[in-house]
Amino acid sequence: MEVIFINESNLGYWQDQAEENVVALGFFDGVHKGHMKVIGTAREIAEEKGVSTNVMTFFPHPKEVLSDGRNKVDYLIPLEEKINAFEGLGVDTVYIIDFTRTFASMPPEEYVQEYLLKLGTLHAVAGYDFSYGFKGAGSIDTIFNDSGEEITATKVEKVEYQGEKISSTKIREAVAQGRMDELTEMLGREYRTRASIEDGYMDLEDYYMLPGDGVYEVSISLGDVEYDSQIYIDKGDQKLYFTHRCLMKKINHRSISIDWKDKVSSSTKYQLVAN
Ligand SMILES: Cc1cc2nc3c(=O)[nH]c(=O)nc-3n(C[C@H](O)[C@H](O)[C@H](O)COP(=O)(O)O)c2cc1C
Ligand SMILES: Nc1ncnc2c1ncn2[C@@H]1O[C@H](COP(=O)(O)OP(=O)(O)OP(=O)(O)O)[C@@H](O)[C@H]1O
Repeated sequence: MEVIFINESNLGYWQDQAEENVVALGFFDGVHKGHMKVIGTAREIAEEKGVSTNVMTFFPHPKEVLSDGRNKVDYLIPLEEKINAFEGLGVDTVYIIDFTRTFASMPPEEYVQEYLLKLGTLHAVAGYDFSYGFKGAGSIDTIFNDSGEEITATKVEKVEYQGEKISSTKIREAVAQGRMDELTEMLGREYRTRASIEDGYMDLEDYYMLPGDGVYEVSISLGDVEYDSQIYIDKGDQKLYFTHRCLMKKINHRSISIDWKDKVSSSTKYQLVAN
């Protein structure tokens, strides 16, 4: 899979290199079940047409850029993990657009001409609520017209969980409230974060969310080895406790992956059993 970072200055170069493609459009934080449907649909259509499957995403998050950094987005996963997830879904090329104020103020037609048509897009796929162009004026229904009737489009209908749209926003709420069952259902997998451990303190890597206070059943991976454990989070305290003391020695000063399985207690006064 090829990963291409696009900004105003290199756009022309990448337009010259572009090959025919079907593109999936969106920010895709967390790569949840709704996102997988969008990318899966793009892939099916690309295979039928015998062209490549592309994803076009943006960085940083539009909300962060358009508020001049005042609205901080609690990213679920960093860009590298998003890219890994795209690769797992069989994507051939990922375009990451440098989302700036100048880019945001582009008229919808110009975006479709410069960033889709001239980058080889034959067909675009996005969800029913995707928007593009200044003030988000364009939608999946306007791509055909904005492209001078060159690019056809598929609108993916709402993927729901318990009667509501699965969204990155709802998933962030579930992480904050430690609703792990719901989180796993909406993501289509357990939520995984990376962290480094220093003498009882857990330093979550950037662009991950720490679940809300409580005690969690987790699986910790260190290289290829996995350990079941529990993590106690008290944000006030910022300290990390494991049920397995021997584990603490193994992972001290190391970078680990944590799969968040279940919340076993909300109480921060929970007594952990060390063994
Ligand atoms: C060319 C372009 C211009 C945009 N301009 C704005 C804007 O003026 N205001 C805004 O809130 N979002 C703007 N956006 C962001 C989109 O509304 C949307 O958040 C983004 O395309 C990601 O789609 P998704 O949130 O459905 O994944 C723009 C997006 C594109 C591609
Ligand atoms: N539940 C869903 N069903 C169908 N399409 C979806 C769903 N969620 C997102 N999409 C589509 O996936 C792409 C990426 O969406 P986006 O990154 O805005 O996700 P989101 O979960 O809606 O995020 P947010 O909560 O920030 O709005 C867009 O094309 C969007 O329309």
